Amino acid sequence: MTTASVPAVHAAGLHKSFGKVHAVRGLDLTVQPGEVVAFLGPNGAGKTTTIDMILGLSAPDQGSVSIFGHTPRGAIARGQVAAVMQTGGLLRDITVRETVQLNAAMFDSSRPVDEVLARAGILEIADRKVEKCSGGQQQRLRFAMALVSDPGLLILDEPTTGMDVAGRRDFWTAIRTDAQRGRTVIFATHYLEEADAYADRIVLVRQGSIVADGTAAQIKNLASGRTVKASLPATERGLLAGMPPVESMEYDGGRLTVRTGDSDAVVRYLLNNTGAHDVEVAANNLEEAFVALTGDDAVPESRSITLEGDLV
Ligand SMILES: Nc1ncnc2c1ncn2[C@@H]1O[C@H](COP(=O)(O)OP(=O)(O)OP(=O)(O)O)[C@@H](O)[C@H]1O
Repeated sequence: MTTASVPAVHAAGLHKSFGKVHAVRGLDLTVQPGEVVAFLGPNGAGKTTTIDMILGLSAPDQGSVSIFGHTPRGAIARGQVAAVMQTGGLLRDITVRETVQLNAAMFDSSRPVDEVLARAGILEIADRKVEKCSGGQQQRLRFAMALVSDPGLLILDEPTTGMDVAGRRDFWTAIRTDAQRGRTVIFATHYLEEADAYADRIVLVRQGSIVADGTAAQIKNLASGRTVKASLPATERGLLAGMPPVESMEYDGGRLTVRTGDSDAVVRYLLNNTGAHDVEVAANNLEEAFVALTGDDAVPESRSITLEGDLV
């Protein structure tokens, strides 16, 4: 495995357009060796386009990528980077072990095939034909193929799409166990839960740019936010103009409801500056926040500004 002290990935000023679609807009990303980084974002955010540029599968219109100090192609030729994509790359008529043996033959030096099969959790089905493997088993096989060159950097593009809950959990346990040995992992996902459970760091991408970059806990807090409720005399509604910035505010029947990423500031303002009473603070529903951050609908502009301000 590579132990270089240079960054595993250094991407600077990446831009990529497809006709009128500006898919990636000035993206900068540095990943240190040993980090497990989730690339999280809604459909069309630019995750796959960025990963393709990191892997050298497509050239940026502007900007540059280096992997362990080499060009993407140079790093691939040295066996320093490997990828697990969503589909493709498997021959149906050969066995699991034969698939990995074929892949190993492409490299000057490779890990022992059975060791790699065991690491991916598929040694017991080594003699099974690929066409008889379930979707989850086929993804583990792609994982095993990626491990054969013992790459310092592993890139996974939405590798668990279509897997059931148990399959996803098993797959990520295998990846995480492997990452603990020092491998750098970058994975693209739509799922906040996956990023939360398996990444040291989450890079949130929206419309081709990074809008937040932090630990899972930081992103989760931002995404979750808080709801503050308080009783407030109608005569004091004008005082709400001085409230710190919030995501939304409603007033109905003498009761105020505020959604905010900084509930402390809101409560402090209400208690110090108004006659608010019966104050309650509750965590927002994580799933609701997750949909707002990563769902198909456009994320409200105010939320993305909050994220940029707080984390990037
Ligand atoms: N080869 C292509 N030709 C034209 N447009 C493309 C091409 N590849 C990507 N795009 C467009 O670029 C934008 C970013 O796409 P990309 O696949 O990188 O997003 P993504 O974040 O990986 O999305 P998803 O989560 O849906 O896979 C989208 O608007 C997409 O339609």
